[in-house]
Amino acid sequence: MNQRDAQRLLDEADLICPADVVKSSVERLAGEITTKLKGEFPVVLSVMGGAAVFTGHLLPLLVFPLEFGAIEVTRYNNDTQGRDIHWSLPPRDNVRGRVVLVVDDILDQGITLAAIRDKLLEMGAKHVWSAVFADKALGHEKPIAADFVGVTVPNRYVFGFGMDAYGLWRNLPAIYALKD
Ligand SMILES: O=P(O)(O)OC[C@H]1O[C@H](OP(=O)(O)OP(=O)(O)O)[C@H](O)[C@@H]1O
Ligand code: HPA
Repeated sequence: MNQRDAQRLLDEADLICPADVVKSSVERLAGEITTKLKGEFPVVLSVMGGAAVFTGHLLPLLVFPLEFGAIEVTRYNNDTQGRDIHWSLPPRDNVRGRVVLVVDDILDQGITLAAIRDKLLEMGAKHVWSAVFADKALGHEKPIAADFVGVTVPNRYVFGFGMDAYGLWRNLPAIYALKD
């Protein structure tokens, strides 16, 4: 996609969650996570690359001992339709016997987060918690529910605050939905 089309994508999109709501939601989430996990010395795993922006804002607000790491798993591959799970950076052995907090940008169908949870439990994690910035309202049950949710977004393809549209616009401070 060229620069002009990229700009049009944003110009035609609908604002779903403004930057000030994004910011206050991250702060609220940090408080909730701190209350639950401050005594657990968790391993915090950020799911690259969508969770990079959310994690960067969240982590400095979690002022308790934790071990940080990243995993990389993709299902959408810069498309708007999810396919098979591909692990490019699986979890490391340091999750064995530990409380783990998985941080991701969006819970859509829930397939990615459920696969991550299953893998971590298989690898011996003691307990797996999950924090997602956006939970998409699909109107039906998902294979997993996140423990900590920033905002609920409508059942549309959303982007910004780490989430991409065709690989673009992860850098936006607010969340938008692609034109239907
Ligand atoms: O609930 P699901 O329907 O499984 O979708 C959610 C996943 O999709 C996105 O990842 P993506 O595969 O787009 O990779 P990315 O993090 O590089 O954007 C997002 O970051 C979640 O990990
Ligand atoms: O709506 C979405 N936007 C961006 N990335 C995504 N990954 C799953 N669903 C989405």
